[in-house]
Amino acid sequence: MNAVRRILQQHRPAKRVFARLLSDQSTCRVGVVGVPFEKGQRNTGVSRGPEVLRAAGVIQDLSSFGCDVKDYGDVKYEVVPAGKQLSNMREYDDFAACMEKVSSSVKQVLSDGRLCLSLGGDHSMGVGTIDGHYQAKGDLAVLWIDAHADINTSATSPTGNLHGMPVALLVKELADYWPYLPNMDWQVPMLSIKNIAYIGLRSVDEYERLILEKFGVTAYAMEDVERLGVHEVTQRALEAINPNGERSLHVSFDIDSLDPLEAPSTGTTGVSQLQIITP
Ligand SMILES: NC(=[NH2+])NCCC[C@H](N)C(=O)O
Ligand SMILES: [Mn+2]
Repeated sequence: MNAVRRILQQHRPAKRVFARLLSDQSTCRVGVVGVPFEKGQRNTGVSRGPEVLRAAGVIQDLSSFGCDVKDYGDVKYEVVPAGKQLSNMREYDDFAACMEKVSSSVKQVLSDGRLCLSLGGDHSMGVGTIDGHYQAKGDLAVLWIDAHADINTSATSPTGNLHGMPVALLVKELADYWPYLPNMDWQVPMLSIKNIAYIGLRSVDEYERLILEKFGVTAYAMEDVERLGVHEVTQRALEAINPNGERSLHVSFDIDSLDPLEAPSTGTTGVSQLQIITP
């Protein structure tokens, strides 16, 4: 745990940014949900994310910014076997069971009148967090900050890893491209692909690129962030997906969007990625 503390020491600037943002809200009420899930990809240790972030003081930090924080604990699930092998979707049974619980926990937090901070885990958790958010708030705008588009279907995925598929499961425009998914009847794709903006893309698969082009998805790659700056890119992204500010905003942040110098322990590192800059 000392290593985690050391890394956070180095990241005081990031904490200052959060503190400034949150102090603007006089009543900042937050609910924290842990999603210790790792079966959307192949590395072990990923599911320790919530435990490590809690041990590093995420709850205390939010409280010290003046937020009223309630920890809803970690999501637990029981597997109900689908009874058939789903092609090119590894660990499907665990995924379906876990995401149903994530969705209901996120919905609960939001219904309690709190902002929801969900800690992972792997990025397949976006299926649960966005579904729950949608159920509580209706029409959403999604900022997906990630080196990857995570918009493969089981037919296009080069790996069969579910962490590369969450966006394709969530958007209604791709609903017809999936087979019937047992134990996922609770999840109806409701999000419009037009209301998603990507920031930080660096590694997009061939078919993912086709999908992004076909639907004209708002996407800013790392080169755009380098050229325009992160403020301008974020502004443009929000204008595209939430021009009147009336949609509830969901931010899904994948740590592999950060430069490995900032976050070396992700499964999918690359060069030239987002950096934390002292404000
Ligand atoms: N959330 C992530 N790290 N996703 C990486 C996905 C990599 C690749 N596109 C795949 O489908 O497997
Ligand atoms: Mn991702």
